[in-house]
Amino acid sequence: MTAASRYAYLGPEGTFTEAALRSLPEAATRELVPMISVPAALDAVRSGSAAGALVPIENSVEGGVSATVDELASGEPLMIYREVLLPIAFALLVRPGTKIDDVKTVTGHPVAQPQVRGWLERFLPEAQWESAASNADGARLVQEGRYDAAFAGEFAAPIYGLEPLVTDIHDAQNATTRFVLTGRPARPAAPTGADKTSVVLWLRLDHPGALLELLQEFATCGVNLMRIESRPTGKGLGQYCFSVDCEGHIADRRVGEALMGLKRLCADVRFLGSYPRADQVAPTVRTGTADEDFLTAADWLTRCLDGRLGPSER
Ligand SMILES: O=C(O)C(=O)Cc1ccccc1
Repeated sequence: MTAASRYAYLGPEGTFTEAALRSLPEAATRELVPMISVPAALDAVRSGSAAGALVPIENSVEGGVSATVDELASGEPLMIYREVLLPIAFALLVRPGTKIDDVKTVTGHPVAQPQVRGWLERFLPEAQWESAASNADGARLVQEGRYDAAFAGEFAAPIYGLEPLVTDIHDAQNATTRFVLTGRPARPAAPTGADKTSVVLWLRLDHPGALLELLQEFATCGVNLMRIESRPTGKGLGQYCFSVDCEGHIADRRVGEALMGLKRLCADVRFLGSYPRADQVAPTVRTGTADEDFLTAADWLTRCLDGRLGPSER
């Protein structure tokens, strides 16, 4: 297979990320390549050895997956083309024969820990937690004998010769993780009517109200925010950027206008893409912020400038 038909993902085999990737119809015709970390998966796309990479970006319990949010904000630009939502329930995987009383050390991805913390406190209060590169990597480490148990998808058990000691572990009901399919920058897919746009914004933090001005651009244009997170840029204390998802497509006038406003105000803006919403929910467009409203207003301005206003408009 060629690089063009290859999709990288956060591996190794048996991660939730792989399950999310396999839920995409186009994955059936691709070579799926497991990578050891989120940066490695994204770098496979940057270097051209893969056409796309699926990585976790947001979790309903823990919030943003920092490795992904930060990687997309820095380095050679990438764009998001699809999102996938996956309900998450963990199984406690052990080597065959292990009993719950034998479990002294447990592992899993750092994002898994807050999702099972309550369960651990209740059933394994003495167990020591250490983080793994992914949930499936934790399972691999249990197979190697490095830990007694791993929190992972039940489907990872046969891959690593383990058995699920407990299944359906999740502190929060409806815990969901969001994954994004990234690729090299290109034209975004056409609007579907139920889209999301992602950007990273670097504010000029040299005056009061900078964050308010940012929010005002979205509010004035009638654009609903779906996620906003501040992340350190790594350049010094107090230096932050904002990772933002909003409803709508960059081709929707209200979103385009809001982004143009932000481009004027911010020190820098990185467009991460406009792509179909996995939940297919269409936004509610507030009165005065539909495409026709922006077009009518632009036409009115042109006619003002040209002295072509009709008698009823003066
Ligand atoms: O895909 C995995 O298995 C991961 O390790 C990332 C992750 C972590 C927690 C919930 C969902 C995905």
